[in-house]
Formats: sequence, structure tokens, C-alpha cells
Amino acid sequence: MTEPVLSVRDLRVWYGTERGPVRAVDGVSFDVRPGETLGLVGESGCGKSTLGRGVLGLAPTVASVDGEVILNSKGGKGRNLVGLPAKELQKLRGPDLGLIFQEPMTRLNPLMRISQHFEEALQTHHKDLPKKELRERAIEALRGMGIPASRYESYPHEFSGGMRQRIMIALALVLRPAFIVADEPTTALDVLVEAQIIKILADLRKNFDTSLVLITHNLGIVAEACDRVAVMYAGHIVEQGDAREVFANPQHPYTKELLRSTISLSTTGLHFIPGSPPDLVHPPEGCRFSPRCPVAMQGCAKVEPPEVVLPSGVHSVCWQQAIEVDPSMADELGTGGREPLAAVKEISVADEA
Ligand SMILES: Nc1ncnc2c1ncn2[C@@H]1O[C@H](COP(=O)(O)OP(=O)(O)OP(=O)(O)O)[C@@H](O)[C@H]1O
Repeated sequence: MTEPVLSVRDLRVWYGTERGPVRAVDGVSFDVRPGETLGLVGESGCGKSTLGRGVLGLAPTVASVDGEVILNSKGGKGRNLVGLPAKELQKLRGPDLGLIFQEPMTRLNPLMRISQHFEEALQTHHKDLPKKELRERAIEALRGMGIPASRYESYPHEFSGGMRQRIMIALALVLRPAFIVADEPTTALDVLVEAQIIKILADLRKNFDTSLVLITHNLGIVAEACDRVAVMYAGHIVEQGDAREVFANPQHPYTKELLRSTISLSTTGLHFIPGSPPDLVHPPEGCRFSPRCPVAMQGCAKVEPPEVVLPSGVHSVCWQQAIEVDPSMADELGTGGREPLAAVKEISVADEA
């Protein structure tokens, strides 16, 4: 199997606040292989953006970052990005690491022509690139996103929201990074533009062999565009594996609930997960999902579940699967540990109506 472009091990990103540290990312591990797209999903506030920024070394200064993010790309062979000096990180940004933000208008400078944005990006990393070549590379990147060369000298406000987002993607891609984080790249766009952008992101692998972490609320996008999926809950990854396998056969109770909460043509009632995600300053003991989990056992609320690899290759962090894989693990839950925790009442909008 090919070596991962990025190996994240036990990454922690905690925000310092007056109430104590917010454990937004709290011991997360995953790999991304060359040309692979990993979808990162989970409810609002579970730590997706913090993780995306944390792996790129872009966590804000109020955050403490711990663990390993090993980059294995052109300029970053075997380097741990955690603790790398800002100057070194800056050198990797562009040629090795890229970020696509969710709000293009706040990232494009309204006073600068599109051409100037590309000149700035390319000249930072390729000081000696002749002007003609620079222009050719920029136009090629724009054309790949469906923006004609005739618009090269336009200003950001002269484009639609969808076009601006494609320009942002072209700007991230012009340096051909080995690894990109795209944080909700289609949130503010209509469905047709969204579909276009998803197609572009899916084509990245074919055209540039780029690896991508795609952060999104939209599970449909993950099913369509991602090879693998990682499901986050309260600062942890609770399930990860082949996207088709996880969607067809979700294992972790949180993944099951999350998938049930999506709307499809066959939806008759709106299901949502009762309760809300925990306070990440004082997360629950044991499994963080246990207070909301419909199948939680007494022991789940006391002992943190281990990560197990299931026969399908999917990783799950749940006592139910741990005991399935190795029944002797039940001993760790203690006496009465397998008794059900108080049942969570299911609420659905259809029932209430
Ligand atoms: N600068 C900060 N200082 C303190 N806490 C923060 C800061 N930024 C984020 N958080 C907290 O960290 C947790 C994770 O936030 P994050 O934005 O990473 O979640 P998310 O899953 O990306 O959410 P969304 O889908 O809504 O963007 C939340 O509890 C959030 O309130």
C-alpha cells in the first residue's frame, strides 16, 4: 500500500478559555493517501474546522496543539508539522499544503484583480518564474475551473459567488499542493454550482493526484465525492473507513443516528438526535456520546471505549463493537457494566406534529 501523504497521530487542539480548555480536537488519528479524498463529517461544533486547521498548522494562537502531523510530500518528507516554526510552515503552504475556505469573498481582496491574486501566490513560491509562464499557469488553473482567460483581469466583485469559489479553488491549486483541506467549500452556493464544484474536487485526484480532506455537513457530498469518511463527535473520530461501506453499513451508534437524520426522498418524518453535543470544557466521562446514545450501557458512561478494526476494515470507537470483536473486553466495563443506560426517548418532528 502506498505511503500516506499525511499521518495524523493523537492530535489535540485545545482552546484556552476562562472556563478552562475547550477540547475541540482531543486525540485524533487518521491517514490520507495520495490522491485520496477523506470526508470529515459531524454535527456543528464537533471540531471539524479546528481539525482541518490544526493539521495545516493554522490553529489560532489561543490554541495549544499537541501530537503528530507527519507530512510526506515533496518539500515535507517525514516532517512533523506540529511545532514547526511559522517560517518553515509558510514555505510548505502552497506547494505542499493548501486550504480552501468557505467564504471566498472574505478571502479575495476586493481591490486586487484576479491576475494580481495569482501573481502574488505564484511569486511567493516561484520567485524566478517569468511573467509569461506565470500567466499561462494561472490561466490554465482558471480554465480548469471553467473560468475563461478573458476574465483574468477582472476584480472579485465582477464574479458570481460560485465563480469566486472556483477562483479560490484555482488559487489553491495553481501551486499544485500535495494535500488540501476544503472547509465547507459549497456551503453558500446553490445546488447546481455545488454539483459543479464537487465534480471539480472529485477530478482533482485524476488531474493532480491531490489528496483532499473535505469538511462538510452534507452527507450526500461525501457519498458522492469521497473515498473514505471520518465521523467526528465531540472532538473525537468515532468511526472511519471506506465511504461506501460506512454509508451502507454504519457501525457506530452516532453514525447510524447521523445518517437517519438526513432527508431523502423516502423520508416520512424528520429524525434528529435528542439532546445536544456536550460542553467540550467538561466532556462526559467514558464515551462522549453515551448520554445521547440509544444503545448505551452503564459502563459506556464510565470507561472510554477502545478503537477496534472490524472485519470490513472500518475503525469504530464503541463498546458495542469492541465486545463483538473480542467478548472478553466486556470485563473492562465492570459488574453491571452491560446493563442499559437510561433509555433516551426518541423525538421526531413527525411524531410531535
Ligand atoms: N477560537 C476559539 N476559542 C474557543 N473555542 C473555540 C474557538 N474556535 C472554536 N471553538 C470551539 O471549539 C469547538 C469546535 O469548533 P469547530 O468550529 O472546530 O467545530 P465544527 O465542527 O467545524 O463546527 P461547524 O460545523 O459549525 O463549523 C466548538 O465548541 C467551538 O465553540
